[in-house]
Amino acid sequence: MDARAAARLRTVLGHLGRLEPRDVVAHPTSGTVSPTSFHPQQFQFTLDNSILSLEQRQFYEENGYLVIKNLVSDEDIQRFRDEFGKICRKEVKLDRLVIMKDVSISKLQLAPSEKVVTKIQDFQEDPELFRYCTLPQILKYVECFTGPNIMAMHTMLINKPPDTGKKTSRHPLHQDLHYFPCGPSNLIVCAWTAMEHIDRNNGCLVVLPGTHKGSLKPHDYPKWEGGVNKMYHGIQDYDENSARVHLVMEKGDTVFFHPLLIHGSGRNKTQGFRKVGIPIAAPIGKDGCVSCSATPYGYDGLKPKNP
Ligand SMILES: CCCCCC(=O)SCCNC(=O)CCNC(=O)[C@H](O)C(C)(C)COP(=O)(O)OP(=O)(O)OC[C@H]1O[C@@H](n2cnc3c(N)ncnc32)[C@H](O)[C@@H]1OP(=O)(O)O
Ligand SMILES: Nc1ncnc2c1ncn2[C@@H]1O[C@H](COP(=O)(O)OP(=O)(O)OP(=O)(O)O)[C@@H](O)[C@H]1O
Ligand SMILES: O=C(O)CCC(=O)C(=O)O
Ligand SMILES: [Fe+2]
Ligand SMILES: [Mg+2]
Repeated sequence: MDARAAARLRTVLGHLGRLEPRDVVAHPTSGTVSPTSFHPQQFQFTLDNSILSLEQRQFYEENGYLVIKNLVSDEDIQRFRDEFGKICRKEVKLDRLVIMKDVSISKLQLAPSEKVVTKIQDFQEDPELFRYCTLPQILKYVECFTGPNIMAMHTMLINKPPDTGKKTSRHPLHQDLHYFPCGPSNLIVCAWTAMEHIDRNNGCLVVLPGTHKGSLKPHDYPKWEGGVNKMYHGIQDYDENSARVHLVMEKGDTVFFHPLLIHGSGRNKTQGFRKVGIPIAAPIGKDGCVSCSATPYGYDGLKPKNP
């Protein structure tokens, strides 16, 4: 692991359970406000622009997520898959990339292949994969939450492996804001693109609608038997009776969600490796993230800054 990845892990561990969200809900005036699409109602979690319909805005405001169907083409997804394969086989090497293996196989000496890599993080130095963060159709929606000056503060490609029977392929219920001391949270959004059909069999995203209106909860390792992956923290005291929604997605569908939305994913009961691509985006200020002094999360501005 490189120094930057180590610093990030230290930051996360240092903040474990102590982080409070900085919910400064001062929305900048941003985007083009077209008279025909202006929604004169008070919105807290979406910005005024002409992209989202009133129904879409109201859905995100209420639930904290929004699924947009068929946003990324099969051709682009194939290119991302091919590049991911090269990284796994070590045909492409990236200095800052974090490579994660499932805890159930992490101590086995296995030949490099897609079957041993559970996730890559921080792929922003790979031009082919970073293209995902720059796709106009992704940025178009990201801008509805972040405003026009956008940066990717984190990038991931998850390759959820077939569960070995120990349930280690689960991702416990968590809030992404736990992983970065950053805000204002309402201007941050995660984009999660299904790279194939995903349902409960291969471990779809599970969300607790409306939880983005709450605060950042204490996270810690789940008390599960059989093994828990390093850094896969979960919320300890969520309401077990709260409604969980399993998001069934087709290849190319993308869900945008708020960093306080409680979400996770179940185990992969198939023999395939379930793939998704994720950038987490925030507005970019003059020196990086608008309010986060810890700039290691900040990468290139994805769009030219407004003067
Ligand atoms: C930001 C949005 C939300 C994000 C939400 C998330 O993604 S949550 C997850 C966030 N994840 C991260 O930040 C990345 C976490 N992963 C990593 O940093 C890394 O993959 C790693 C530290 C686990 C391993 O990196 P290394 O390059 O050091 O790999 P190495 O193979 O030498 O392993 C070092 C030691 O860690 C163990 N190890 C490896 N993978 C492991 C795993 N999944 N769970 C537990 N332990 C693991 C190994 O057995 C070994 O133990 P011994 O020392 O006993 O031999
Ligand atoms: N008993 C539990 N306690 C805490 N978290 C759970 C529990 N069961 C599931 N989860 C979490 O809820 C999310 C979704 O779980 P889900 O029930 O969809 O999958 P699963 O339990 O792995 O598989 P299955 O589809 O067989 O129920 C995951 O984040 C999982 O880690
Ligand atoms: O796709 C998944 O398994 C969930 C990933 C996730 O929520 C995360 O990495 O923060
Ligand atoms: Fe997450
Ligand atoms: Mg279950």
